Amino acid sequence: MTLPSKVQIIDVGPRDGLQNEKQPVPAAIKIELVHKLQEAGLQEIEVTSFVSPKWVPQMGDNAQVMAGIARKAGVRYSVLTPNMKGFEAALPTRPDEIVVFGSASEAFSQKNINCSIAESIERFAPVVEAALAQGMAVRGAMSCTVGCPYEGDIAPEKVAYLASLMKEIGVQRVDVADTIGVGTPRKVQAAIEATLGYYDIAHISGHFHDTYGQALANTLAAMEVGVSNFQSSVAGLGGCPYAKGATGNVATEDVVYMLHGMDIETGIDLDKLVDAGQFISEHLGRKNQSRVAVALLNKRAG
Ligand SMILES: CC(C)(COP(=O)([O-])OP(=O)([O-])OC[C@H]1O[C@@H](n2cnc3c(N)ncnc32)[C@H](O)[C@@H]1OP(=O)([O-])[O-])[C@@H](O)C(=O)NCCC(=O)NCCSC(=O)C[C@@](C)(O)CC(=O)[O-]
Repeated sequence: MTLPSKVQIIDVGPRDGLQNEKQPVPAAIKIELVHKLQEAGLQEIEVTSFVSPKWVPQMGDNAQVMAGIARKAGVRYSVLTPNMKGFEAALPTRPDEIVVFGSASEAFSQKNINCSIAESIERFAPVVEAALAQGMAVRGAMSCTVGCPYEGDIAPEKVAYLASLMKEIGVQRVDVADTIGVGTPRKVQAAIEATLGYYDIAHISGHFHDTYGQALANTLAAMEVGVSNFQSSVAGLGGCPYAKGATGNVATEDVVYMLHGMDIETGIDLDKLVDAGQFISEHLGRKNQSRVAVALLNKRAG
């Protein structure tokens, strides 16, 4: 088993993490969180989404948040854009990368973005074309690649089908997402292997929610098949508004601790990352969901 010597992490906390919060989170707090993440060494941050504020009110301050960030050289700032309306709103905010987000499950596609998989691809195609013409990078999030809250188990063939559609419209890299955290290592590997029919391993990332406590095991399993790019959420923030009961992404702190313990480089300063997670947890008045952060904070407190 050869594991990667270096792993790239995209922190999706400001977007995937905060989109589900019931209480309004001020733009200034979101901006401060992004600043703390970049200070901790994150080179990729998913900042916000340009979706309908009627569907996801928490992301209604998208342009304000993007405008408030003091950008750090070398950091890639990404935003979600489900359609041309979202892309046009995002364009003046100069994201480095846009993310179109589809689903391997028909039912989840309907609930999340109000259209079928085929219709979603029709909506994404002009977004991808416009983004590439602007010199932006394009990522495709593939939800429910292992299980769906409405359809149950998802077969790898459905993942392969979605990956083929993403490839056809020019999406450069894709996320294999376990949206509701039901995946176990072999199932996650099967979803990645299905994607490999269309994308090179360097262009596939793992996005694991930790609902069933499997996300670190799934991260390791994904590394075993060659994945070296992961999405995680500082302090384990989050969940998806259209995947009831799903908890947050695996905590970035937990992933970084595991990787550093295996001598795998991330470029991230774990202490600063813990401070970022504690900052947002305290703001939300919530216990930090990262086991590693809690352990390190207890150790600090002596
Ligand atoms: C996709 C839509 C917009 C379709 O929504 P729709 O209602 O089908 O769209 P529509 O084109 O019929 O337009 C309806 C209204 O929405 C407006 N509208 C239309 N588009 C936009 C836009 N981009 N920005 C702002 N407003 C928009 C549009 O202008 C119109 O306004 P009205 O005339 O009623 O005042 C809607 O379903 C939506 O916003 N859904 C939210 C999806 C979402 O954000 N989900 C969470 C993120 S995905 C996720 O978390 C999973 C992921 C990525 O993390 C990976 C994983 O773990 O699986």
